Amino acid sequence: MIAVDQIPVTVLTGFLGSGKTTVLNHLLRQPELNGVVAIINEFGEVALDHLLVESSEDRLALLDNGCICCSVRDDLIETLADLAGRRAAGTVPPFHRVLVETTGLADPVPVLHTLMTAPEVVGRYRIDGVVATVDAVNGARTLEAHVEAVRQIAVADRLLVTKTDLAAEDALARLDARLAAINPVATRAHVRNGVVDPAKVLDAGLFDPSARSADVVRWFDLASQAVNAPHHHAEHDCDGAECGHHSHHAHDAGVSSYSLIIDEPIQRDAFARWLDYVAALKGEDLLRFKAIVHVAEQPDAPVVVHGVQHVFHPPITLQGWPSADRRSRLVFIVRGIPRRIIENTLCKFAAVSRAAIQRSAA
Ligand SMILES: Nc1nc2c(ncn2[C@@H]2O[C@H](COP(=O)(O)OP(=O)(O)OP(=O)(O)O)[C@@H](O)[C@H]2O)c(=O)[nH]1
Repeated sequence: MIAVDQIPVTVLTGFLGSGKTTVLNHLLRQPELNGVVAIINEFGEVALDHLLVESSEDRLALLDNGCICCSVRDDLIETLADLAGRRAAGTVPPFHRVLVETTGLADPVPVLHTLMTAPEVVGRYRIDGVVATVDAVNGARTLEAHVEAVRQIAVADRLLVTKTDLAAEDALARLDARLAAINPVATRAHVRNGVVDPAKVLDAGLFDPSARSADVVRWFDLASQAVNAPHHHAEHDCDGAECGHHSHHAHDAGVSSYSLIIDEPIQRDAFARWLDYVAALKGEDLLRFKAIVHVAEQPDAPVVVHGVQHVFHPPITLQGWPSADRRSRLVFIVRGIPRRIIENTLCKFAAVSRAAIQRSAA
């Protein structure tokens, strides 16, 4: 029995750069999504995603201190409990659904397990479904290299194959077949630039892990053991090395994240040169790159740049700065590229002075 006042939670997952924020942005603009609160979990010292989601602040909550499936699990519970309390007290608008966007490296199984078992959450919320984005360009390669990507697909109710404008038809057909083999029960939709019918992603029905493949059931069992084990790593950077649950849901060893803040304008051509260099030489290990850049030639119109492995999407010029902070902020999720190397290349190719690079988060 579903209690009438249980708030449905839709979990939006998908590998790094696979298009989650783009889908979320589209969804939040649809009338069906009025009264929906989005919780965004970011991996990295400097949070950018919430600046890129075009929505009023009272519809967004940000979990930015680590990855939702490990160190910020308690933050998710707290945020949900707090939201439900404020909703009951009438101090926030009466939202009727929560959308949780996980980090690209999150293993969704512990997240779902938390939603299904945490006493502060159970009874107030119910999982409506899991939506996973899969990048039509990088998807196949990502599935080979990253177990999280396979898990995200395996537990999903809805698969959204994104960036279909960039993929050839035969490659798309092969990816579809691969996805159907991993998860035969999920519906699949092809999506361009995040445009998806809300009816295709919401109201997936009560989440029921027993309806999934045997593998998923096994992961749930492992996750529940992990969740019930003493949680001795309050915070870690999700590189798997210190994760007490390593064998169950650790992230790929060697994956790390860092951010740089650059407190001087960057010349447009020099930045483009640096991007070319990094994409060509380090693309394979640059799992995700996101930046908001203060370009010297257009100080009032910052440029947002996204990179996903070798693929750099065309830069987007914003109408204005999303906040008072006008410094360039660069977020890297990499496999084995030291921060020092990136700093050196920025000095050499992007003509950034070393003194202008700040390492710590603002
Ligand atoms: N051409 C094209 N680009 C897309 C499409 N969907 C997303 N992108 C681009 O892909 C890049 C990554 O998209 P995001 O929505 O930020 O991906 P994400 O999964 O939220 O990324 P993380 O939060 O870092 O994991 C951005 O530059 C998007 O503009 C699409 O359908 N077609």
